[in-house]
Amino acid sequence: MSKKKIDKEALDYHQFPQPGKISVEVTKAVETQKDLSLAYTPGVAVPCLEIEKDPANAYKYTAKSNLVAVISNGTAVLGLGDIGALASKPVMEGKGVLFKKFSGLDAYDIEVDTKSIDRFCSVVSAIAPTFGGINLEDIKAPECFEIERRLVDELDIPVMHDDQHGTAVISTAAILNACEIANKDIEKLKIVVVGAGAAAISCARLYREVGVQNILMLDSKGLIHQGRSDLNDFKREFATHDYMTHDEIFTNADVIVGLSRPGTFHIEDVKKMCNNPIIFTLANPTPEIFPEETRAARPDAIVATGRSDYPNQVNNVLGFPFIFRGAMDVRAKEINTQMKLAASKALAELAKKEVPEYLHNIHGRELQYGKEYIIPSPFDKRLVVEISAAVALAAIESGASDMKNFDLDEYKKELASRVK
Ligand SMILES: NC(=O)C1=CN([C@@H]2O[C@H](COP(=O)(O)OP(=O)(O)OC[C@H]3O[C@@H](n4cnc5c(N)ncnc54)[C@H](OP(=O)(O)O)[C@@H]3O)[C@@H](O)[C@H]2O)C=CC1
Ligand SMILES: CC(=O)C(=O)O
Ligand SMILES: [Mg+2]
Repeated sequence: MSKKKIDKEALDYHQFPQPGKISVEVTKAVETQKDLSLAYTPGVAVPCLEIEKDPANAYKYTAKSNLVAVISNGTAVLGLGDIGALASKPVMEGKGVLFKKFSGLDAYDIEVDTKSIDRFCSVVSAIAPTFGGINLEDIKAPECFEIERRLVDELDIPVMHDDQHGTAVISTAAILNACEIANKDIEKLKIVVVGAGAAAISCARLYREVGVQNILMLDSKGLIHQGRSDLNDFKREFATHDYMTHDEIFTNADVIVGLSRPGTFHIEDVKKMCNNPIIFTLANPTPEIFPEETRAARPDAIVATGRSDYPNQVNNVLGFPFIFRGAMDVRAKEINTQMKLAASKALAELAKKEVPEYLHNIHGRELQYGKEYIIPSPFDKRLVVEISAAVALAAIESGASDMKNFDLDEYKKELASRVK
């Protein structure tokens, strides 16, 4: 289909039959005068006073426990850059759709029109009582690191910047499986991360957690190395001791992870990689290099993108709905590294299980663990069961949640019943 036709289809999808992609539903009967007197005044005053007495009652009498805020200031929207808060709204509504569809969580999208860290944090912390969790989205680096740190410190509900940690969780799972398929040892990998922003820095941190030792990171000025005087503290964490030429960086690399924008590395770079390379071009909507070109140059490669229209969709949709579901269900106070690693491992393991029939049909091809299927499909109904349960358990074991009498098997049954 031509680009013009796809663009028109995308606009029509968003405009008709009503503008946007998400709406609010009423969950109680409001048909009679009696119903109204319970839903609204005078009945509504009773739960208000119960919550005033004990704030935990908000989880019992309001929608808080199942409600996530998807919040952006529009400064790094997909790979489109700083397009502003309002223009980010279709993406934020989209994240809300994915929360609801894949994990049953309700979501409000909130676009905050400010680039000031102080102002952004004060808006988010002021509205936080409404929500059981806060998913920060598409906020550029380095501001995103300070924003997330402050909000995590201040709030007692899970706060996670999806582009950082959702992406880290899912790309770590994809790397673990790609290495297994390509018979590569994680500890001996040479990984080139192209990009040094929100997603790249947090992904590289989680790769280290699973044993990766050799990471070279590039930003718009080239290799991050100690000889540079323009590095912030986050980039400095990944600075190599010595300068390397462009050729040296890519020669014999096992893995390239693109988290930047289109055209930041090239087919010539891919050609220099070692045998059976792993090439993830994750920029959205346009990848650094399209898979057709990558595969033509390197038929031995395992290739992934962030998009829904190619095999191996390495996209944080495989992470955030399920991470928040698990964290919120056990009232975790934070989303820590143990929870992220548990999510990554559960995601990686799920790809190895036999694939249900409905997924072959949705994708129009046979899905089987291997080069063309390194990570589960977003439509896999087992994701919510496996990942959310792993996250909830890790929250309890790591002390992020103090929930007592947690029954993992019962919880898994409940999760399965939530997503039809
Ligand atoms: N597939 C997925 O699930 C996800 C994909 N992404 C994609 O990752 C990309 C980055 O997102 P995010 O981290 O949030 O954005 P940021 O704005 O925080 O980071 C963008 C990074 O790209 C770097 N960059 C720009 N040009 C080049 C270049 N020529 N060579 C190397 N690096 C370059 C920037 O360098 P500098 O620091 O010098 O400005 C910056 O470090 C986007 O395309 C986004 O769509 C993000 C999250 C999830
Ligand atoms: C997928 C996503 O969150 C991004 O590209 O920003
Ligand atoms: Mg994003």
